[in-house]
Amino acid sequence: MNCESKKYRRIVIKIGSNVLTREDGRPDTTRISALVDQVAGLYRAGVEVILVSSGAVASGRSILEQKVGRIDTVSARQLFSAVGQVKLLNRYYDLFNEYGIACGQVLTTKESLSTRRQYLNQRNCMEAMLAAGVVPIVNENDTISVTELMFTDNDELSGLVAAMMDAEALVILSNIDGIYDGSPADPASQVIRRVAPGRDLSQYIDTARSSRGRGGMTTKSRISSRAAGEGIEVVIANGRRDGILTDLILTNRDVVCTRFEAAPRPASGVKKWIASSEGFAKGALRLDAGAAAAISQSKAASILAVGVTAVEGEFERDDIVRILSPEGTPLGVGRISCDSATAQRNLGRKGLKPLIHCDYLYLE
Ligand SMILES: Nc1ncnc2c1ncn2[C@@H]1O[C@H](COP(=O)(O)OP(=O)(O)O)[C@@H](O)[C@H]1O
Ligand SMILES: N[C@@H](CCC(=O)OP(=O)(O)O)C(=O)O
Repeated sequence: MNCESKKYRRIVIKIGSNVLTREDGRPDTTRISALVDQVAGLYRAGVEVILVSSGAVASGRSILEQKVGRIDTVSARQLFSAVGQVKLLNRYYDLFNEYGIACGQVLTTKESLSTRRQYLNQRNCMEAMLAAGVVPIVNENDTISVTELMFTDNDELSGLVAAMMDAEALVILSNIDGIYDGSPADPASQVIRRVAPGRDLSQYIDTARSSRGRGGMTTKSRISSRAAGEGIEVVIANGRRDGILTDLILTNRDVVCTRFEAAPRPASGVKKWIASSEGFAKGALRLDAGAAAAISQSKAASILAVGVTAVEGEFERDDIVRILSPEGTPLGVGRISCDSATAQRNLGRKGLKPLIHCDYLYLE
């Protein structure tokens, strides 16, 4: 990240459960402490840092596992996170306090980012914290986020936070040096050092997940590509390496990591939100060939009723809908200007205001 020794104004650092937890499941207090030392160094160097920290469930499990009897998986996650998050944040609080730095907890859910107003509320909260010199420590609210309401994992959350907060860089710390071009267990595999915008790494990733985390390398790679496409430089690095954050961000040391180069043109704030709201799409518009070609060729093209052949699902005005090609391939998402009944009524008609204005259209 810092081969050019450039200084970042604002970065998001995501710390995975595997970094914060020892092999036996207990919190790795030495590692947490070392990471806080480095974040304090960045803070003093004038870099605004937002932490996205996993580890609540693992922390709670280490306290309670022996004490609770048989319990279902969802309840266990809720229980462990409720207890573990307190312990985790207490630890962060004490460690930052040694440097005279205040930190604060931001617990969120996927749904809390689903409407523009809630999204702006979240952003405003973190802007206020940063303006007051407080380090936000974000985690999913695992006590109430269950099943389909959950983020894939905190990698997904960190990508959304980085886009929402206009961060210049996102550092994802895991227990591995980066994405390997083969099985990480194979000595012949090497870390992929640079990833150009749009390059697909899925062929290299072993979809098996780790024992403590949720999404694994698949989500990291997908989220990193997306964030890089939004103009955010992304680095996947090993959080267990001593001095990793200092090396990546403050010094010139060439540390092993996978770096996703940022695409040159950052998307607008509204488009970032629309892109991040994909999971909330309430329905879909299927385009004819002419409309599909128009939006792929021009960034200023809106979606007009005359170019839509079908309206799928039920939605309200301002909901997010998916855009489909004539064959049903997803092309992107957008904010719809009317409800589904009106869209249905107007199908194929000319001279109406766009169903989705180009400013509210995000193409993949
Ligand atoms: N090609 C690959 N390169 C690196 N790691 C991989 C690859 N394929 C699968 N993995 C696995 O992904 C794991 C990291 O993801 P995850 O367990 O979710 O980490 P975290 O808890 O830090 O979020 C690694 O420990 C590794 O076993
Ligand atoms: N919110 C959960 C973390 C879930 C998660 O995404 O974990 P990880 O894949 O290790 O980043 C927790 O705090 O335990």
